[in-house]
Amino acid sequence: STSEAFSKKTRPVDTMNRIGGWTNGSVEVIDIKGVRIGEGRPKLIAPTTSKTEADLIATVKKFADMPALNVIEVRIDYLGKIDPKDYARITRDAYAAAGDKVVLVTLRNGTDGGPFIADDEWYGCVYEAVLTEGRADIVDLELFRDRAMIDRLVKLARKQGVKVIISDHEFNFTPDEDEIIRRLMLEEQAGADILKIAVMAHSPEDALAVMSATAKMRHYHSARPMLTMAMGRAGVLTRITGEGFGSDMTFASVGGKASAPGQIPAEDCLRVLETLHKAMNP
Ligand SMILES: O=C1C[C@@](O)(C(=O)O)C[C@@H](O)[C@@H]1O
Repeated sequence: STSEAFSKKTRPVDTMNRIGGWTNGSVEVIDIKGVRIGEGRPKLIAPTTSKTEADLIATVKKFADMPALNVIEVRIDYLGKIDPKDYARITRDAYAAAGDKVVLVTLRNGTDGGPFIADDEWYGCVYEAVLTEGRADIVDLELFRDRAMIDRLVKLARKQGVKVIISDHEFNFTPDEDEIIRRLMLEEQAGADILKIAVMAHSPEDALAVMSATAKMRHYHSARPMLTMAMGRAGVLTRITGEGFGSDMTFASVGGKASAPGQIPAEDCLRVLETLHKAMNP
């Protein structure tokens, strides 16, 4: 193993170099409406899967009344391909319906789990409309998009006081640990306030790769809050172990309506998160 005196380079992972006790590396906590992302137990996000405007608003109202939830992800892509200005208007109504919950607005591409392909130009127009005429506390922007467009949206979000998740998804497989770390670091370089990756796990080793990459990010590479998970049956464990490994938020389902495979029902998920939180903070 190496010693603490080992210069300031990225160090090999060993127990000698770890910060004492169970403490992870420091996190720059993000406080939105009193929800402190990066502190305490992972915060629970419930995604909408509504295909109509009326159902979306009713769903957001229902989520707003659920004490288990901290964040509502308004998945505007499920509404189908509509005018960017209509998305913006709907996010305003959804925001008003969300009460004191934090609102995350996401347009997910067809390659990454969304219902249709959104090309870069149109994607840029949608988020520009949402950020100027709509309403959100956080937006989710995809990493592997036209860089100039993403830069523009990150700057616009900053100007509007909206936080940015930069995300990446692999729906077929889990990249190896180094590649997961590389992508999370690219997200930080692109200006993300919160770093996110969701990958499909097919084995316990896949889930371990996600958790290990997350822990190494927190120990050695980044102080930004993170949102990492593996999808599917083999990935379920990654959705509850965030407090130990460094994932600060987690997606859970409500009423059996999941936006990705492996999401745990919100109340069940909260019970596990609170049990782990108590045991880790005696
Ligand atoms: O990208 C993500 C993560 C997710 O795919 C999951 O695995 O929980 C769920 C989506 O709603 C969200 O936008």
